[in-house]
Amino acid sequence: MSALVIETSGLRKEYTSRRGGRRVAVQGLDLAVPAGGVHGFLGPNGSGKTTTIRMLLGLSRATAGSMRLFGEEVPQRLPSVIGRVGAVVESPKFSPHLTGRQNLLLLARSISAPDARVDAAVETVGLTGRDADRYRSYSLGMKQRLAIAATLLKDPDLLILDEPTNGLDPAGIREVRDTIRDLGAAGVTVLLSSHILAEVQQVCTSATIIGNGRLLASGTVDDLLAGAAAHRVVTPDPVVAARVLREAGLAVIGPAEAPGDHHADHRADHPGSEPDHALTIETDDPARITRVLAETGVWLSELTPVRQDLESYFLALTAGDTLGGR
Ligand SMILES: Nc1ncnc2c1ncn2[C@@H]1O[C@H](COP(=O)(O)OP(=O)(O)OP(=O)(O)O)[C@@H](O)[C@H]1O
Repeated sequence: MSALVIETSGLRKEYTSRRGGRRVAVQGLDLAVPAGGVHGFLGPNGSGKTTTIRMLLGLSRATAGSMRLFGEEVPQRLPSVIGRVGAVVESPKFSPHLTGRQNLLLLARSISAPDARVDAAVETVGLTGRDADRYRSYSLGMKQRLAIAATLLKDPDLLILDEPTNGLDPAGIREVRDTIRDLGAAGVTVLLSSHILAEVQQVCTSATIIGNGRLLASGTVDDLLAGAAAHRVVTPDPVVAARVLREAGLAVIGPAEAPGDHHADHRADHPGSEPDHALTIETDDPARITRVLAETGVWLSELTPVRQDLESYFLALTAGDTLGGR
């Protein structure tokens, strides 16, 4: 069996409008989600997250490329793996007049799951004590947690959650986030799609960032953040400093961008563009900066780490994309 729970290769989706126009929603996406933990699937609105998830679940047909769940080719082998997958993609239909528990019991019986699983699911999502209340009295956060509980009835190994905190207030976001973190810690692999980076950074162990249907970055959150680490340097000779640092292979945001700097386009309007004598160097290794500059006889008057979070990294990566294609 593949160690990857979700794997896509060259995945592509084109939508064709009635008038014959084409919109490419996903283009050549290679996705690799390892087993265990919470994997963030991040991208701005309209970047192709829902489309990708719908293709994985057999709800939409890929135009090209291949997909595997638990090492099995889908959609061909979907019937043999779908029992291991729980998903909240659209708002599930619960009866407003029944209690949360009654709704879950109905669902459990429809899939021949034992009633005991309802208790376990209610407890996992933290609805114990509120499960005897009618669904219509639930807050949005509780409704979302009930939806997650419904997917747990079949005891899935993989849980796919599409923007589960959408529309929730901060308290609701926290409730759902805690539930997701607990599930990941309990050994379920969770694919969590979101455009709310700060939230994802707190729960995810690894993440894939997409923009315009394309892969932008992927890895553990720690690695992604290490890639986003930077240091700010103030020096009397920033032009020479920038040149030698670039020659040493470091990415420098500073005076006069070097042609071919792959982030240059993003930086023109980005607050990271540095005035006067300051440069920002994208590395988590300050010794490398001092060594390169000392060898050239350029002095530093200041060297400070710049704390970038996943949000800043994501914004820099997606800044060149057209946001909100809907
Ligand atoms: N049924 C459809 N027909 C035509 N275009 C579609 C359809 N569904 C999605 N799209 C387009 O495909 C692109 C990707 O949309 P998708 O919903 O997958 O993005 P998303 O990342 O999930 O966004 P959001 O965060 O807003 O849910 C968008 O440009 C969208 O307008």
